[in-house]
Amino acid sequence: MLPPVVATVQQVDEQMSRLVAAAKHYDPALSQDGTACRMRMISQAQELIRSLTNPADMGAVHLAQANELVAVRTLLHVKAFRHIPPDGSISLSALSGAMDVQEALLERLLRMVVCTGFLRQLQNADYAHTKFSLAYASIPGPGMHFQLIYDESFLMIDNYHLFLEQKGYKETDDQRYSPYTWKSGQEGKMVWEVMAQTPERLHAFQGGLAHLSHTTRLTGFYDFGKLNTESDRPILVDVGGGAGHSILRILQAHPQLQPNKFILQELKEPLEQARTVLPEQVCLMEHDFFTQQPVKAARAYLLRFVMHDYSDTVCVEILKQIVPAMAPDSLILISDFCLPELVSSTDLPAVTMDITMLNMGGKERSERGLTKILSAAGLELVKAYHADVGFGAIIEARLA
Ligand SMILES: C[S@@+](CC[C@H](N)C(=O)[O-])C[C@H]1O[C@@H](n2cnc3c(N)ncnc32)[C@H](O)[C@@H]1O
Repeated sequence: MLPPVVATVQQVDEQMSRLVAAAKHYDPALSQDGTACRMRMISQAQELIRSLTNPADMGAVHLAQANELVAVRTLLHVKAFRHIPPDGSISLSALSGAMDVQEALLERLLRMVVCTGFLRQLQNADYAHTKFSLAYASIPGPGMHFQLIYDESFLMIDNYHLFLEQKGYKETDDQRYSPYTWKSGQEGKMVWEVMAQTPERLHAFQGGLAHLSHTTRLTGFYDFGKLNTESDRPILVDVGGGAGHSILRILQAHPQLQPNKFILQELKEPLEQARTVLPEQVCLMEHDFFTQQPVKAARAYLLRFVMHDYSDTVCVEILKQIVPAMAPDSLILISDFCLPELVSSTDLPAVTMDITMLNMGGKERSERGLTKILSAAGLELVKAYHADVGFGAIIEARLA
């Protein structure tokens, strides 16, 4: 039976009781930032909001969400949040003057974000930060992450239905023919190539990726210490390892592991940045992961946020380049989001990332999805390790 259009008093009562019960376990100091108990409370509060929302209002709810995005993106572009004092307030005319944006236009954009609770308006009509707008004023920060997803994904996939109508209703197998390259009018090129045509976009994209990588757990739930090797056998090759932050985090969490047994493999440009990040004993190696893996018999090959960039077919190609280099006890470690079979509101960040990747021909996978690509490459999933706090997973695989 369908639930009533608007919640009954009894339902509201029950949901309030569940919310109060969740609040009893709320402790922001619990396990780092209390992610689990916060998520439980948010989820209960959202259930209450949903039950009180009339389906007739849903269109307005969705449009408000979309329009908030437009307003935030525009305000980021004119650096509005950076012109609001961190611990004071500013009048409309002062803010308008500081940015050379027409007052009437600015007021309309600010209204939108005040109504959603992103920004505050005081009794005297001045504007002041909330914790959200203040965070968006900092660089790097979540505002850059939002900007990246908005520019490089949302704007490219907003008419996805038309793309599918033309191309057929199936996942994209080749990023050169993805919604991203289609919308850019540059089908046949790699996504990175298209992005690199506008250096500011590439810069924002890299900044956003760094935010994603930094805020997703890597250590603390997987024992990298067990990968230690005798003699000079390589411990870990970070394939497509970016600027080297993953290796740095592993070395910091496991000081017994020797940096000279770590290898960062990347394309030329990110490698140059890595030298400023990593201890000099770490080996930096230029390597294209579509070619044969040159480091033989490493204890582990790490692929962090690499598999999620590509379709199943391409992932299998990348994995197959590593397989011939592996020793019988070598491991492949895939560090991506790992979606559960049954999703709930707590999986929203990972599922949002999946739609972002869909746009570029990539994919977030479940254990089932990862097992599929691993076995097609001659590998088998040993175990999936999940971060106990926040997001992060490591999927351990070996030769089948
Ligand atoms: C999503 S980023 C992940 C970076 C890093 N592993 C992390 O977690 O921050 C993907 C990385 O793959 C690198 N990459 C792309 N194509 C590559 C290729 N053909 N060979 C090697 N690296 C590549 C990019 O330079 C980029 O740093």
